[in-house]
Amino acid sequence: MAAISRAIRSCAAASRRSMAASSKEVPADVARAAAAAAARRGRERDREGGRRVQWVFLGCPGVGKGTYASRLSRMLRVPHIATGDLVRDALASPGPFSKQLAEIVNHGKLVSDEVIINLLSKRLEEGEEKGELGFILDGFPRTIRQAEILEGVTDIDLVINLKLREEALLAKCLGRRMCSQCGGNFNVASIDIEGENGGPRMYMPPLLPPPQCESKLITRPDDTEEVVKERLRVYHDLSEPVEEFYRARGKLLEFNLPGGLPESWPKLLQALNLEDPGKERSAAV
Ligand SMILES: Nc1ncnc2c1ncn2[C@@H]1O[C@H](COP(=O)(O)OP(=O)(O)O)[C@@H](O)[C@H]1O
Repeated sequence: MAAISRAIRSCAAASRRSMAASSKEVPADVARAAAAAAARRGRERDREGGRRVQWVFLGCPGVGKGTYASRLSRMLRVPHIATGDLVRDALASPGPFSKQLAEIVNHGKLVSDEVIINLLSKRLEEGEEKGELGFILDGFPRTIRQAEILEGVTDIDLVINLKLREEALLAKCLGRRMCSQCGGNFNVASIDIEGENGGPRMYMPPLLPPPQCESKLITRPDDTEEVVKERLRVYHDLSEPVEEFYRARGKLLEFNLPGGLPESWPKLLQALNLEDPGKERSAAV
């Protein structure tokens, strides 16, 4: 992974000079089949003792990337690397850099590709020193340029694109809470919305904290209504094209979340052809 982190840095510099995305149209069923085959190859490599999976999670703010990515990372024994967490760690360290970052993040904008690539390369280097293998990336890539840089330096097996109805996304972001002591993520929103075009109702129960965390819950400063709306707009403008980038390469697995965690987790495992370890079911992430 040190090679990947070095390559990401040098590719980022090269891509400032040339940025030509070539994307061909691929029919949806072909893309789905290719993505399923890519997922299978990744798992087979793991079983054969080869390198571990290198997966990416895409999806709008509030869709639950962090929840599903962290559960899968524990199952597949690979690190869950969330660039949002790297940004929040950088924000927590005092100094002018964190002040500049806060200005951007707390207004719902993306930080520059250079900043995010530096943070990610550093995280990959640290992982390499600890002997980490494989990864599940969450929150990266978020622009076509980031996707091209990543594609240029490593082989991503699979990109899981989580989808949820728009009206649930805002409520999910506004209900998000974190325990300031243990770092656990919870959600106090209870979502119950009418089915679309005669479809089933969508119910997402809250993911409540255990009693010892209840008095220590905090809300992210960028989870206010105004900022979440801006983040959703930025996602549609800058990150949605990344879905097409991977669809065209046969790596995108679309997954429509049917409801909350208890309902969606087994179905996601089924879509990935993974065994349900059962014990994960009830634990809040
Ligand atoms: N790949 C990235 N490129 C640019 N900015 C990023 C990236 N990843 C995270 N950020 C910054 O960190 C913030 C929080 O990210 P994240 O926790 O992934 O939020 P979300 O809940 O919107 O998916 C983003 O709004 C953005 O400012």
